[in-house]
Amino acid sequence: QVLNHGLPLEVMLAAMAVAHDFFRLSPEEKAKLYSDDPAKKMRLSTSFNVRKETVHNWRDYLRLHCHPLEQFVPEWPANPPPFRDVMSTYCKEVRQLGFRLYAMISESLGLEQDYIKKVLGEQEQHMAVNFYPKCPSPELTYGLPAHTDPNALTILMMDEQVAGLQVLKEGRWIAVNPRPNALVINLGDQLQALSNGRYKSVWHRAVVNSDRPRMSIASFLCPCNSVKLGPAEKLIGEKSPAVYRNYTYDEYYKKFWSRNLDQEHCLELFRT
Ligand SMILES: O=C(O)CCC(=O)C(=O)O
Ligand SMILES: [Fe+2]
Repeated sequence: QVLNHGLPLEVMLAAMAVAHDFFRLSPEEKAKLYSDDPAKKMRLSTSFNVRKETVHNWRDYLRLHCHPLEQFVPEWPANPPPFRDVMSTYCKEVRQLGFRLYAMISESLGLEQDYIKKVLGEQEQHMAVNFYPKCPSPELTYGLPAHTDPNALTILMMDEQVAGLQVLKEGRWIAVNPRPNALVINLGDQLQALSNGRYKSVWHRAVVNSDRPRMSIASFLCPCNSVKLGPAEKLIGEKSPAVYRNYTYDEYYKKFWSRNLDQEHCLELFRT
């Protein structure tokens, strides 16, 4: 959870407000956007991957592609009317924050400051606006079961009022208590691979509760589909052999969506 991240507070509050307005639309209006096809670039869906899973999760989510904005915004929901403008502004800010973090993470690994940004190529950016309604039996399900994010870096804005995110630390699930104006930064599978395992892609999950609905807005920075991924050359040596093989994000992403969320770490399938 980070503070002083440089994202303007009014941009964050506006995004959260318009997300709430979106999920308050009538079921008929929302049904027009429903799809369970992961290949669709704009869709409202439910659970995680309803085509694959046998146990469903207590979540509705709006998934959007966000880069380049000019290409995707015209497909975004036209209602509520401020949705496109507000979310576009939020996406641009998040992208810049992501690039600032890449520079710091690169440096921390002893790599050139622009290494990560360059090596991931012209990056896609996706967004999941997650809405977890009140759940009558929260002990029977999750909002999202344990998973690691398949992309490079995730910037998560949480509901300030309602907790629900948990992260796995030393074998125990720790609840994240949302701090006002903070953002959660999750390193994804691609940074674990790029750092040859020095950074870990964190296991996390969302629980639901019977008192109050919860919202979270996850922004995913994703490598360009065609670039070569895997450990940075500079981090491979005699004493630290490559832990993962090279692959493309296209290959990785297909594998990720072909499985259930809470199986073994998808990256395990890409070990050398
Ligand atoms: O709702 C949350 O706090 C977690 C969301 C999440 O992990 C995701 O969308 O990948
Ligand atoms: Fe996640």
